Amino acid sequence: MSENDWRLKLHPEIPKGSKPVLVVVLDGWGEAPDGPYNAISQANTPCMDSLKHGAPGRWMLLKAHGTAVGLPSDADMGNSEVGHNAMGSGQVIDQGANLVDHALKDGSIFSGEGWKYTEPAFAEHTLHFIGLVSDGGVHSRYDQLIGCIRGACKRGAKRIRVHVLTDGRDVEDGTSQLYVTQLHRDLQALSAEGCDARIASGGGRMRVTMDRYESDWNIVKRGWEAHVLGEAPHKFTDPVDAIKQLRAPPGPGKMPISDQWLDPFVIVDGTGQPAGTIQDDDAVVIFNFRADRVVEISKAFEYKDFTAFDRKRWPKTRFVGMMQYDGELKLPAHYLVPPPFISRTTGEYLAHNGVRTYACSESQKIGHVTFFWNGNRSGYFNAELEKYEEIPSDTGIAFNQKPAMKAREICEAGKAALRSLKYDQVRLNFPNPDMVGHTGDLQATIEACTVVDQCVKELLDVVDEVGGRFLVTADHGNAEEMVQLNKKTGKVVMDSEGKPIPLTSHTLNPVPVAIGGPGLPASVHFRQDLTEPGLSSVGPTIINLLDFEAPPHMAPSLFPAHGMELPTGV
Ligand SMILES: O=C(O)[C@H](O)COP(=O)(O)O
Ligand SMILES: [Mn+2]
Ligand SMILES: [Mn+2]
Repeated sequence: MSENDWRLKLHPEIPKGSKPVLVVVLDGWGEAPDGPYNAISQANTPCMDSLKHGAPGRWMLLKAHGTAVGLPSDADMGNSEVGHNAMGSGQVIDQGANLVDHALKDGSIFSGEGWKYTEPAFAEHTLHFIGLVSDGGVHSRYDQLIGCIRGACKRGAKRIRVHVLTDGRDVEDGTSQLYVTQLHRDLQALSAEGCDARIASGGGRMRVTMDRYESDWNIVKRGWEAHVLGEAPHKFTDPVDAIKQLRAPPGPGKMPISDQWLDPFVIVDGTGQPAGTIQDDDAVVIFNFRADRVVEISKAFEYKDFTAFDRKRWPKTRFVGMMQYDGELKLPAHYLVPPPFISRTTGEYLAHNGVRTYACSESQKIGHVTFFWNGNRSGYFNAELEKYEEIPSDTGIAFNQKPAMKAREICEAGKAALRSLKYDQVRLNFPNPDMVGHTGDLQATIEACTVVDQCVKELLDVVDEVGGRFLVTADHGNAEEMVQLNKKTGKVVMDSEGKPIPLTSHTLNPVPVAIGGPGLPASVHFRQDLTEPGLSSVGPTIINLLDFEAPPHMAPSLFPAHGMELPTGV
């Protein structure tokens, strides 16, 4: 595209503001009826309440799950990757889960370059699978794993080893035993047919392998030691037994250890030999389709010069990802399914139009407002116009221990960026409702939502002070539904002791979006004619708030289309 093709037209109805636009993503802040297990309605949230009730026509709900964000079906909850992709690109893109489904269905996964790259290992070496074993559909799916394993056996793989990362975050806590039992059985059945397939190592996703954005490399180191070197503090001969024992409550009256936080373990034979370390010439498949939590382990396998931790041994493997996780870094070089092609995003357009952007979050979510926002692309579009700032997250703790996380620091950084008048767009992500929501701890999540509301208030005060505009929204639900609800009756699901079962995952709920600020003419309201608008409408709306008309390939803006009458006093 030539520079001219990137040129955005000035919006005819929204007057040129040339004042900063604040964009806030409240990670995991969904909308659900008030109730005792809705951490948002239980929290003290005067600011978000005033956006909802105080400015009619400037607050609405957006669909943040399922087909509205490119997932296979409306039974799929939203997540950060697809949510930020949709908002930042202004488009609905067929996402990884969908693309892998198609590739398995039509068999193209087995004829692609990535698969062929693994095949020379099949006859005499081991084929390893590493990834998240659950049906969450956020990072991976069990049926896709088993589809690949069966496909490998059919195509001559003689020895398969699976390194399991247990979930309890995208699915109910406690289900890891079910998934591992299922996998163990499925692998036994394949072994009986002559394909020697076994579980070799594993651990909980928050302790082993699946770190993100380099928040804590120790997590990846533990995984490397267990999967590659066969070293872990716990050794078991039976994988189901491993899960049972690692989940055992640490003392009388204590809760079981969550699936997310299980220690690393290695499966050994009767003589203590690991069931499957990773050796030269083995093939290794990471079966997660989502990028953020497998970029680091991919680097450990792929990069010759690697200093994040001492690998002790670096086997020369045939390494492939389910997808290419970072198009910019070409990481990994080999992959089974081409990733979603996300182009012509808001970030790229705005950079071509001279818009200066500041984006900030803490480590846990910094890639969400940069990498995912920009269509899974690392780095700047234009380093002179953009600044991405990361506040280091705490490491080694579950965030219910510190529900405020780094919200205050993100808030201060955002306020300073607005006041500096050096940026046209100040984009922030507050991780709290999501990260604390994932722990299933209701009280801590209420606290998290209260803190975040205070931060939004302070930021909006600064928008007032500088005469700017704002858009506040969220990427998917989480904190608004903290216990499991019966899908048919909507009633709270109780455990055998009559206690509500916590919900640690995201939800299917819509999310709010609100606009305002003194820089926005009083006549500007959301249009009312869109049926079920989704998160992809956020991108073009931000482009409008920055004075431009959005390009036509994007979803409809939430503002009335050009020439349409602006609703007044809705
Ligand atoms: O990776 C995670 O933490 C969860 O699987 C999904 O959470 P996120 O989509 O909000 O990051
Ligand atoms: Mn999120
Ligand atoms: Mn989440």
